Amino acid sequence: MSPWSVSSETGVLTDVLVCPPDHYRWIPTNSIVRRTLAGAQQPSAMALAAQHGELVAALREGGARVHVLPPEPHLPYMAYTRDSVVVTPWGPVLCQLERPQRRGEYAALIDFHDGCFWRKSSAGTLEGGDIHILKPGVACVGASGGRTDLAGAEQFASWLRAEGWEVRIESFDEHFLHLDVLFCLAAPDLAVACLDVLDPDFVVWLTGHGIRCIDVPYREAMTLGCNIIALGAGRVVSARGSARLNAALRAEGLTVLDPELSLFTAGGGGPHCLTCPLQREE
Ligand SMILES: NC(=O)NCCC[C@H](N)C(=O)O
Repeated sequence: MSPWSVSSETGVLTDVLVCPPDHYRWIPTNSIVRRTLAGAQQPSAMALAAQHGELVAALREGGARVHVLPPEPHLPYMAYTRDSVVVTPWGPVLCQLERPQRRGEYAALIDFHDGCFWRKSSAGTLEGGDIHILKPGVACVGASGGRTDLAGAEQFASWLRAEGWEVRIESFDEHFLHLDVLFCLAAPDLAVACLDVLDPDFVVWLTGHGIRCIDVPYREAMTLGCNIIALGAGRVVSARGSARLNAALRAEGLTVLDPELSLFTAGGGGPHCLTCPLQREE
């Protein structure tokens, strides 16, 4: 049996999985990184390691034990540990990544989890960046068709629904890559969300679940403003580049740890994408 279980996006984070960016480089897999590649040279290994080190320091400062996945040379995006496995209250679910350049990431995750998965995605495609285990009993899954498709989202939703959970499947344009580019929770009753883009019905649904939103404009969402990770107990990790949002989060009374992550946000992933929560206390 797996030792890991996560029942919300906002319980106190005690264990988290990261992967050092030793082989990280930008490859043209999404609209954000394609824009980056048009105007910049590849980042240096030293600069990447320094930024990732700031993220790990913030997670440790927040009290989380940081587990490290060994990076593989042929998998440049392994650093985005959010996408290949999502941990549920019943244990880890192995996802089915859509991009050929990322599919091999499953192998190291099978080793890390000793083959102990609650479920394994086998219909369509499913990526962890589209999955939000909002709170015990309620989840939502983004299905843009670009990364997670309807078949993958429906299969995952069916497993949770069989346990009595409410699961909303949310469609959005694949330009935005993952749902966590448009929406993440900061606290049990507070989200950061790109209201320019999200379906108003989704926001109404969140309100019905007692969650209100801090608005993140389109331009800030495309620099991964929404892509924060809650550490629980009123603390969040949000990239230093999101200065306006970080001030808004602090004005809400939250403690914001803000590592510099510009080289990773330019690749299409911020603190939420770079972390896979293994255990949270409810
Ligand atoms: N959850 C996420 O939004 N993950 C970011 C993945 C970025 C990576 N460059 C990719 O295109 O797959």
